[in-house]
Amino acid sequence: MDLVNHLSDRLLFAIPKKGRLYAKTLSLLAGSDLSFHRDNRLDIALVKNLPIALVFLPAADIPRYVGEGNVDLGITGQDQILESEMNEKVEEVLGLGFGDCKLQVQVPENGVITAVEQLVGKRIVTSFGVLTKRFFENWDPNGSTAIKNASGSVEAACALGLADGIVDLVESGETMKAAGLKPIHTLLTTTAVLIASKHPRFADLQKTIISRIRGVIVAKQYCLVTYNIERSILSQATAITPGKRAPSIISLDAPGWVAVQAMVLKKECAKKMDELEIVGAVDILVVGIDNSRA
Ligand SMILES: Nc1ncnc2c1ncn2[C@@H]1O[C@H](COP(=O)(O)OP(=O)(O)OP(=O)(O)O)[C@@H](O)[C@H]1O
Ligand SMILES: O=P(O)(O)OC[C@H]1O[C@H](OP(=O)(O)OP(=O)(O)O)[C@H](O)[C@@H]1O
Ligand SMILES: [Mg+2]
Repeated sequence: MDLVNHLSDRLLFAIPKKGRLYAKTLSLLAGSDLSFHRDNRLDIALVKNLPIALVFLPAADIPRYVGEGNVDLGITGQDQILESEMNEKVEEVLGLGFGDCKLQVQVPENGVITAVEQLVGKRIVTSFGVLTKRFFENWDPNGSTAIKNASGSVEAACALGLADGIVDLVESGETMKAAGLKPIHTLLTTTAVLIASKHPRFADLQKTIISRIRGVIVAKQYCLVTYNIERSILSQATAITPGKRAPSIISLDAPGWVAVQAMVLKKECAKKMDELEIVGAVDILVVGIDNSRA
């Protein structure tokens, strides 16, 4: 198929082509029923059931493509939006609940440097040159700190004798620890987001995609808790499970009893079940949610 001539009437959606955001983004697309076939090595794939084309790009380039209106929607990290100075030019539509990490100044664990001031006039390696330069301007108005860019494996720079400190992303801290580094300052915290061009070309379709993705995220974050309880102690139980909007309360065919249904954050589920049991709820069940709409 001649892909290029099939693009003009399609919403273009930029997807990270590799790295930490790739697998989770594909899972969001699958949950949103955006099915596609991607030919080996091709960075454009047509969605089969909607007029959308997926464009696979490095996460770092996605803010600029969206900000300049070359594509309509994109998924990337907030750090990349700031680094490419596109925060004014893109609309942050939705937090996606993954890609959470911090951008930190790191120095050798056993070295003499323990504070950012001591890095002034020294050598820093980073793949976040713009944010790092801006950060050091506050400490070093004369610009004596040498900031060098590297596109990956930044943690190796100190051990190789190329840097006195680095600025890089940290999630679990394992990479930092393995490289013998420690954090001395956090520049920012970041999460993956869905971003949109400020000049939408396919507003209705865009709304549909956003609504589907939001539904998948909510379904991933929540479960449905149901239980039976005597009406006289209902208020204690609904204080534990107030639901996302409000709990559903249904009369049971047993005098004085009601059944309750409420959405609960998955990470709080076990604790809520313990608390419900203590106040006297019985027949407590937890059901997974496949998909949802607000
Ligand atoms: N360890 C991590 N944990 C969570 N999110 C991360 C982590 N590393 C990076 N990210 C997020 O993912 C975005 C893309 O970074 P990533 O390093 O995965 O992409 P890449 O550099 O294109 O790929 P690769 O490093 O595999 O070449 C980052 O801007 C950040 O928002
Ligand atoms: O705190 P952690 O959980 O260890 O994660 C942090 C690491 O993840 C990213 O690296 P990535 O895997 O993208 O490799 P890269 O350094 O080659 O970009 C980031 O650049 C850190 O190196
Ligand atoms: Mg990387």
